[in-house]
Amino acid sequence: MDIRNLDSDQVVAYLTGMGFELLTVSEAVKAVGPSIEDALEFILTNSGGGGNSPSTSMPKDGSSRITRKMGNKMRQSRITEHLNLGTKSKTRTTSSHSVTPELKENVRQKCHVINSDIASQAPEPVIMFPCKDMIGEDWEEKVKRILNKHFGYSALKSFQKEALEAWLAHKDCLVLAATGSGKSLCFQIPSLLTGKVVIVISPLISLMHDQCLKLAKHGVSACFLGSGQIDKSVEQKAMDGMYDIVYVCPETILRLIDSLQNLAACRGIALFAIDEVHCVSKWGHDFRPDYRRLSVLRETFKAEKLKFLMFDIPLVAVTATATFRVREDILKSLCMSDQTKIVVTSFFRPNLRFSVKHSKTSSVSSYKRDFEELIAIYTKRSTSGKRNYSSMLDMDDASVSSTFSRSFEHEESYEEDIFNSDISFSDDDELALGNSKSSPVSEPRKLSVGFLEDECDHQVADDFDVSCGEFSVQYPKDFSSCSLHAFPTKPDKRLQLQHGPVDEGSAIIYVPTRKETLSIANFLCRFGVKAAAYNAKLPKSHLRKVHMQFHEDAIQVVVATIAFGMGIDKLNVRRIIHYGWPQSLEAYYQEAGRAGRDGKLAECVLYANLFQIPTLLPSKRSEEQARQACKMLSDCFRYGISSSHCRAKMLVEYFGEEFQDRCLLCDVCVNGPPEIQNLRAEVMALMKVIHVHYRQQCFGDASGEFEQIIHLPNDIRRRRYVNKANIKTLVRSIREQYAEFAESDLVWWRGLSRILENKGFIREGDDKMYVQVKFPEPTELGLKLLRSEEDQPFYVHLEADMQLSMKTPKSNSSFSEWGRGWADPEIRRQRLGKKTSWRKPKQRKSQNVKPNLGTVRGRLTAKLCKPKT
Ligand SMILES: Nc1ncnc2c1ncn2[C@@H]1O[C@H](COP(=O)(O)OP(=O)(O)OP(=O)(O)O)[C@@H](O)[C@H]1O
Ligand SMILES: [Mg+2]
Repeated sequence: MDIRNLDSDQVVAYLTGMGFELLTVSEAVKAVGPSIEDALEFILTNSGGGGNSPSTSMPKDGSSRITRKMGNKMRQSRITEHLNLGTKSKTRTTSSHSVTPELKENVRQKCHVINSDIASQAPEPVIMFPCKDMIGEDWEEKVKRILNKHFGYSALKSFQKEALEAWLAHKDCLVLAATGSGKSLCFQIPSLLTGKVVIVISPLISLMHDQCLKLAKHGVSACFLGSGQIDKSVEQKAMDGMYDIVYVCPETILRLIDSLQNLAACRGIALFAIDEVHCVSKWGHDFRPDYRRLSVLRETFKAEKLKFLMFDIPLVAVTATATFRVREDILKSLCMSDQTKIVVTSFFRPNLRFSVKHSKTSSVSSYKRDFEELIAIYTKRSTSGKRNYSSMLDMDDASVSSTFSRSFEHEESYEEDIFNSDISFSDDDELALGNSKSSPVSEPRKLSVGFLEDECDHQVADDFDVSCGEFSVQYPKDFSSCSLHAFPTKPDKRLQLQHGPVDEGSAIIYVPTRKETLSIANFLCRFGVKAAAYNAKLPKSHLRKVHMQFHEDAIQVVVATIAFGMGIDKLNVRRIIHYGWPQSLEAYYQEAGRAGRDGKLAECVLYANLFQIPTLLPSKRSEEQARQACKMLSDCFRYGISSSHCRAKMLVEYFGEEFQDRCLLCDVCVNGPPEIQNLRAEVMALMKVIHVHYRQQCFGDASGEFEQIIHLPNDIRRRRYVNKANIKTLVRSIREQYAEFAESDLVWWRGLSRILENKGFIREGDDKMYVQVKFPEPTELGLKLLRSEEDQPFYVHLEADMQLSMKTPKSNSSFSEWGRGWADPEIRRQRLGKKTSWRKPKQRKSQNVKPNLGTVRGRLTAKLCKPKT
């Protein structure tokens, strides 16, 4: 950076980044203008070199030479604070210390003495962990001041207070709170309160990037480390204690354990935070095996192991999407202490309007129908000079192979690049693209179908590394833009907003595959929407820009895979569209949670093909994990096709919360459930057919009473399933046996079998796990139903797929009727007639083709086709 050519904001950012107080810096810049040198001169002259920041000390030598080195020196002084603190007194002082080169060297030496066998070499207990007594009983007042100064908020939320209290009592803490509720503050405040470093383990680079950017804006220095970090000096600086908050991906932190011990002994580590901690669990979504190895943190940073600690360094683990099973797994896998405080808040987001719509989501014709409204919203202001941004990728559905050849060397503007089809790869992109080291870096890489075709971003840890460098401190110009707009939580108030308009804001469209990010972004761009694709395989330079521009509202819509999911905190995201089935409700709720973080009304729409049972995206899974993944997908499918339960209620209850209320905003709450129907006849027909097939397979005898279920030995079970009757076979039997049901189709019966399974009348007969029952067999309860003689009504709400199937016109009345129809001479004549006309174009076509006279067939054809004279 050329420090001679900066504007006022940049000078303020630069100097606050060096550790000076914002107020002082602002006054200085106001007085002397946008010059670092002059501003520093002003500060030093006016403050007498004493410094006024509680967390930083000022150099007493009063040098006015501005160098980056000097910034480092001033940061280093914090390390000396801790060393002095330890060697002189056990009471924390806030006095400043000047940094001489000798002292700096001394610090470095001390830091490097401490290594893996730190426990044996460490000096006497030197650093006291700040607890309530040291920070003072008035810690809440102090936190309030910090909140106000850095973030512009007036008070902590109650769950944040609870989490901080646990930290002050040196306890581990697990925080389970809704998306957007403010979990990050639980681990950001400790650094600002103590002047020590907080280490945050985070799963996605997009998330680390997002948080670092925000912190920088709020005057907190932060950086992130990972394989994508281009500036290798950042890691050393972070380990030297130069940043308040350090974000690290789990893979990297395991490599840094020794350096972290040094850091804990020098500047001090206030807390280890594990963000999105559900990634620890095999039973959750986004499982990251390296998260499980984070138990090393709890095992290493213990007072009994590191002599210089008086207390264990606490661990705080946070997530918005963990079921009971996942919570237990987290506590166990991370070896969190028995005393761990668990803070749980409601998962309910009162301002999110959920809905589900049927769509094939597979082609441009679906895009046209489904995104019409979105396009209208985002282009309404620019319809006159409608700019065509269609260059994100110049391709249509069929040809995704257009290449990315233009180099970024001649960048004109950010905007051009983001929307431009020609994306080339810079050096740091090679890794993300899996490019071999041997390939020449200078040659622009072509992005081919091979890269894009149906790959998903599941469980690709390092792919998310998008280096964004360091984050210098900047203060927000207007705090009011960050304040939470209070959304009415009272039902009657929410009712008024049922049909309320949703502001323009910005949108994220989540798609299952990388290929779709490109095709949909391209589609939207063609209609003038400022849209961009985001997936782990795109060039890092492109991803960085998308991220920045999205936050600056220069991009209206990001079309992304899960690589742009967890934790992203942009206040005015008004629409989250899932285009295709998500893999789990956890993932769905997590991604939907990006919407409405300012508290205003926001829309979360799931477009999915309700006729088709979703399938798992390819990923490496053990058998056990595959079963779990299938169960999660099944829950997600059931959410989508449900027509009678409040969507928000379904979602929060999925996470184990008891929810008596209804959201009053979702499509089900607004439209109401469909009319209840008595399906006694259909239920009995299906149950009978299931029973007959079950008997047939078990005993080779279809007739017989509805006696007790016999629990067959495994070998018989296995043999039985050689000829197992799946739901398709059963439906064919129903159509053939019951004339009144000849019109119905598979989707409808599949829906009914799901309802019967939910009510416990049938169960899956196969050992495998399916998204919905595939080989149904009766349960004891089912047999009881069959035996019941009274004509009791069986009331049911038809689910969404069943309703759709009834609305869809059938091409032929039923399979059996189609078969029977051939016996009728009139029907036969009509059908054959149709077939003839269907063949006609082919015949016409052949007339234009000249027969090959070199073959017997050709000569014969020519003879036959010869016009008669
Ligand atoms: N005490 C508070 N008062 C007002 N606003 C707050 C407070 N704490 C946090 N916020 C705001 O809430 C928003 C969401 O914060 P944050 O990103 O920490 O959410 P989160 O709980 O981590 O969500 P996610 O689970 O999606 O990651 C932020 O914009 C933040 O500024
Ligand atoms: Mg978060």
